[in-house]
Amino acid sequence: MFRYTGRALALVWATSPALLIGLVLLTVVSGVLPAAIAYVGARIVDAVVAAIDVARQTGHAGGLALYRPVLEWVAFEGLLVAAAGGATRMTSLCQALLRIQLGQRVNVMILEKALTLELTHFEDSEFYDQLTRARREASVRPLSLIMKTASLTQNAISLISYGALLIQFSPWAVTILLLAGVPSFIAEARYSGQAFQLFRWRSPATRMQAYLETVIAREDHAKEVKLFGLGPLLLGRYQKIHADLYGQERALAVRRDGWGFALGLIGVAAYYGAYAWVAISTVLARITLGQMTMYLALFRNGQGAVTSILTAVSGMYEDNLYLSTLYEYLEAPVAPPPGTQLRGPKPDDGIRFEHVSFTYPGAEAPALHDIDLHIRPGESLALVGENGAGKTTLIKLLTRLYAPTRGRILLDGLDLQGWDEAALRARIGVIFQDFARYQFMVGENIGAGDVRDFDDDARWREAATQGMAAPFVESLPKGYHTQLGKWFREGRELSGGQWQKIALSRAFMRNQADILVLDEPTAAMDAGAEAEIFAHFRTLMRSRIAIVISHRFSTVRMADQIIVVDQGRIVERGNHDALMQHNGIYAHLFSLQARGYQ
Ligand SMILES: Nc1ncnc2c1ncn2[C@@H]1O[C@H](COP(=O)(O)OP(=O)(O)OP(=O)(O)O)[C@@H](O)[C@H]1O
Repeated sequence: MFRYTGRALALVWATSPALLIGLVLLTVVSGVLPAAIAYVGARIVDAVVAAIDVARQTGHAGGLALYRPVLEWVAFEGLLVAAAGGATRMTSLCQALLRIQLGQRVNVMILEKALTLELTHFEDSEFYDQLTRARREASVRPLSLIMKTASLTQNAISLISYGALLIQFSPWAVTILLLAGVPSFIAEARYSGQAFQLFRWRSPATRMQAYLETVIAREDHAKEVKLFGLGPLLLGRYQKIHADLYGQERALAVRRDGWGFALGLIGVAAYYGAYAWVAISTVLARITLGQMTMYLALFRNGQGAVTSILTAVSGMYEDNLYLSTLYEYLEAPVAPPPGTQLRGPKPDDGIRFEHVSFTYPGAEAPALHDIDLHIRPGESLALVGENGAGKTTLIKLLTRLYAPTRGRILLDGLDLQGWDEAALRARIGVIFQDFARYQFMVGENIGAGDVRDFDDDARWREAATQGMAAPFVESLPKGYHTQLGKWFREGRELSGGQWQKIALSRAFMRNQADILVLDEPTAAMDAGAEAEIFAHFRTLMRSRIAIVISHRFSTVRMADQIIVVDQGRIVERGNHDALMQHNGIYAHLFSLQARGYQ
């Protein structure tokens, strides 16, 4: 129950010490006030009874002096009640402010962790569940845990002060008060555990539901969902998941509340038993009428406090379970950043693959097999092969998104693993075929290629010119400041080819990079644009390394070195003329495409 309380407390303290101190003080004040109010209530009744006696004896001749003690106590109770009300309000104010700050802080922690993760984490469904669980629930749990700890403390203080007053009546009364709530507490704790298990278990299903929501309700899927009439089918799936989950949730809720009610009756019975006892004691004149009012109030409040304590405790238990998912995620091991070297021993060596093999995590067959390759600065390389041959995988290895399962890749004579992360990233500019389409401004979409110049207007323009995006961008209503995508106000949508030109410009933002990798950069471009891009590309890449993956042989043939990949192996290599002469796969595919154009 207290496992994560310390950490949650540290987190809240780090978020706002002032608010936390405020909460603690308010907790103590709110804890003591109810008993004080009950005590003053008793003094009011006793003062009234005394005043009645005096009035009887003096024939109502006392005047203001007769009422004075009563009025003073009443005013005092009024003040205490006002103070209690103020304390409640201030608590909820502190709580609201902390909730906002803490929610943000935890979300930032979750996102910061996400930035340190590797690509493999994102492709691992179990890890994804963990991330989703942490995101869904954990951001509200630390505060909830603190508030419950506060409520626990406050009610414990109240209970102790009630006990101190009640013990004058009978120690047994205190015992009854404390024990009456225990059965419902045990039930509550048990069901909190089960609710958490259910939450954990249904993670994949809830994730599927969230995904279906995205598919049904987001613009990028809307076109297909409409045209293929997928809507009802997807909605049906969505509802089926709900129906499957609902059965379990209902069963748990029914059991939880059923037992809660049944065991709660024990508390009610104890309260009314004590009520009768106190009443009889008053009739027998063992206690005054004022004391009776106080003891009854103490019992009623005391029972409320016991219930609140038990709720807080089982809630804390539940919060701890949920926080465990947050810390499980935050503490998920990430590989330490591999290298620290800023340059290699042979700056003119370029890129070398030495017997590189790679199998995706969880996959059985290797995606790449015994790849040997050397690309020198100033050279261009084209990768050709059918779908799924392993071309993109080769690029993912080169960019160190994955590490080879066997063999090694060298840049400037230094193993990629030895390179400092930032130094390596700065050397390589890459655009994948599934490049991201950010719902930002056009300029920022280009600027994303180089964070240092993310906002630099002049650099955007330069890159856009090289990527052939400049003419159409400049014709947009707000030029480089036009918002893209439909999520935000005045967002414009671009055509497939225009997006590709943006992506290409993004790659050109890396003007310091001496390796440029383009994975099917021109597939969506018109033929004129493609020819121009490559003419341009060649002059630009004179002393650098250019790697292009393309299914268009008009592009491929311009490369100095062409590699044909088949089922993860290099099966042919050479320049266009050599490969044509060799009359193998390349020559076959080339002639096939050329014939199509005749
Ligand atoms: N993230 C991944 N996890 C597991 N397997 C993958 C992953 N990405 C690709 N694969 C598999 O690895 C193989 C090579 O894929 P790759 O994307 O490298 O092909 P490609 O040659 O680029 O194909 P295309 O021409 O269709 O783009 C395929 O069999 C594919 O199913």
